[in-house]
Amino acid sequence: MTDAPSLQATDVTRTFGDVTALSEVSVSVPAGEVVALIGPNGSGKTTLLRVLAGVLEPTAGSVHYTGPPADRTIGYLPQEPTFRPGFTALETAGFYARLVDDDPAALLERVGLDAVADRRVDALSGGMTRLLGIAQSLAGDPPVLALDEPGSGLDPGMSELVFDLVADLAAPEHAVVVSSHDLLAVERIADRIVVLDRGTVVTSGSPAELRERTGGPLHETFRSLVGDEAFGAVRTREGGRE
Ligand SMILES: Nc1ncnc2c1ncn2[C@@H]1O[C@H](COP(=O)(O)OP(=O)(O)OP(=O)(O)O)[C@@H](O)[C@H]1O
Repeated sequence: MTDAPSLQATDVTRTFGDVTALSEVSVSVPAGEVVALIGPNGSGKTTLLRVLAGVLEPTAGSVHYTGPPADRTIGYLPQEPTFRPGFTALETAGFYARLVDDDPAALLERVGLDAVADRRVDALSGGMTRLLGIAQSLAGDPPVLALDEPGSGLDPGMSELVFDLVADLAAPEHAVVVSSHDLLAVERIADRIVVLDRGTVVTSGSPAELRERTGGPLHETFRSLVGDEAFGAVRTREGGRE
């Protein structure tokens, strides 16, 4: 009997008033894999990540974690991480690290922020703030990670570093679910891709499977599934930008 962590969402529906953000969505996030959520703006990626991370209750359906007990089961990077101003990056990392007996300096080093450890969080760039958010999500080494657009706002080099880190995090025993508009990064690091559109899963599969279905790169699959209009919201090989 394996003790490997995994997260399973079954028939999750989430409404906000008369808006149905998710409709009967089932997603499995097994150990050792990076599952990427892609889809146009408003397709439900953030809502699904929040439900998976346990910060938002589903209206119907369920989320189930199996795996080893942990101080912190799921690490969560919100789409727009914010921190209390007036504290340094190290103090902020320390706040989260203390809750789960982790080392704040090591957390900062992991995301490449050690050089600005003494800088106040309100003086960090947008990209650095996101990296601090990723550091916070890693505190306590949670077996499951739910990361909402970890590369957003980062320069290409830092984005590559972050997606490499995300890929490394999954190996060998972590379950990682990540949303992104960066199809190139997703194609590079995801083991499985789930395409959302208007709150439903329109397809899923490995990058190779999705590529095979349309005989081209991921952005072609995306274009054929969600249409040209939504396609403008994603970054592609052709140089468009989210
Ligand atoms: N708190 C809320 N109250 C009302 N509607 C909401 C709320 N959160 C999300 N929604 C709606 O649910 C739908 C899905 O939104 P969500 O943020 O999950 O999409 P997304 O795929 O993450 O979009 P993006 O790529 O722009 O971040 C949208 O129609 C959005 O307006």
